[in-house]
Amino acid sequence: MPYHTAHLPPPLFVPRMSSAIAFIGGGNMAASLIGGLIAAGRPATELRVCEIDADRRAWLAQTFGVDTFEAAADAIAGARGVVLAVKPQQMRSALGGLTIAPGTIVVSIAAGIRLDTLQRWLGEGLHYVRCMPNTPALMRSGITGLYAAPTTPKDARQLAEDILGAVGDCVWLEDETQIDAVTALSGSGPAYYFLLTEVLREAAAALGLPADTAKRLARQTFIGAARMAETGTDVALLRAQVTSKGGTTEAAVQHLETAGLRRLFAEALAAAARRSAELGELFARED
Ligand SMILES: NC(=O)C1=CN([C@@H]2O[C@H](COP(=O)(O)OP(=O)(O)OC[C@H]3O[C@@H](n4cnc5c(N)ncnc54)[C@H](OP(=O)(O)O)[C@@H]3O)[C@@H](O)[C@H]2O)C=CC1
Ligand SMILES: O=C(O)[C@@H]1CCC=N1
Repeated sequence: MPYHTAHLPPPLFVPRMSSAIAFIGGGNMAASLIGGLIAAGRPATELRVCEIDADRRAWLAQTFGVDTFEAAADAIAGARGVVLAVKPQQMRSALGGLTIAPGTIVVSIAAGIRLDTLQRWLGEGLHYVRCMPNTPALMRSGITGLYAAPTTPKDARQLAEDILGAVGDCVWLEDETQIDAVTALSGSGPAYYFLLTEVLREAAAALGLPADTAKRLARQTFIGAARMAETGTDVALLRAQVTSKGGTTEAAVQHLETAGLRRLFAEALAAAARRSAELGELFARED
């Protein structure tokens, strides 16, 4: 023992805190997160997945080299973080009878399940973070709204941000109810974009373009426009740059404005946000 430490008692054995992250549910969103975490440098040996479907378990193990489990209790044993990634309607049964060790960080990506409901199902003594990612997470181009109660420790917030940040941007919310609006905008948003692409290609085919040509033009137009928006230039300015006075774009945009496009989207987002809140109420009433 070196002279200057000889007078100190032998160091206490402090078990190294596990850095394992367990996923409950190994579907599309979980696979995006696992892929992102591994690409960000997290060893696959630190990731485990509980997945009900045997074929899917085999695919996850083969694709990512992660350990997979049929029983949630086996997947979460000793894990520092548990990511809840089953469908909201599957959550209650996926968590049924599960005991998660106190101090574990629970990151839920489920739509519509409130933190008070999770706490009622899983108990106190855990650190909860509720997140709403989106499917572009698969391309590491996602964006996630996150919420945690003010008392949630910094390391719990950090772990949630490490997990969701591996697949895109993160935005912290001040109030849990804001998750409903985030779900309506960015959670469901990719579907609006895909729908618009479908609508445009159908409209162009009706104007006489061959279906394949219309498909290609519609898809690439949105990809190119998204790349322009990615520069940070305000989309209203980008739109103005396409819109020549007395030209074709103006004719189309004026029609959309008069026909109530803005109202339609306001109503659509309100419907999605309302559904998110309704799900929250429904699950809050489940035993
Ligand atoms: N898809 C989206 O756009 C977004 C989804 N979310 C949220 O992410 C969560 C996951 O969604 P997503 O990945 O699309 O769903 P998936 O259906 O792709 O993934 C869920 C997986 O969990 C499996 N599973 C079901 N029950 C259990 C169980 N008891 N134990 C272990 N595994 C189980 C499912 O198997 P099986 O298929 O056999 O049931 C499935 O493989 C949802 O809560 C959703 O609200 C959040 C943001 C965006
Ligand atoms: O449609 C849903 O309920 C989920 C949540 C956001 C995107 N998909």
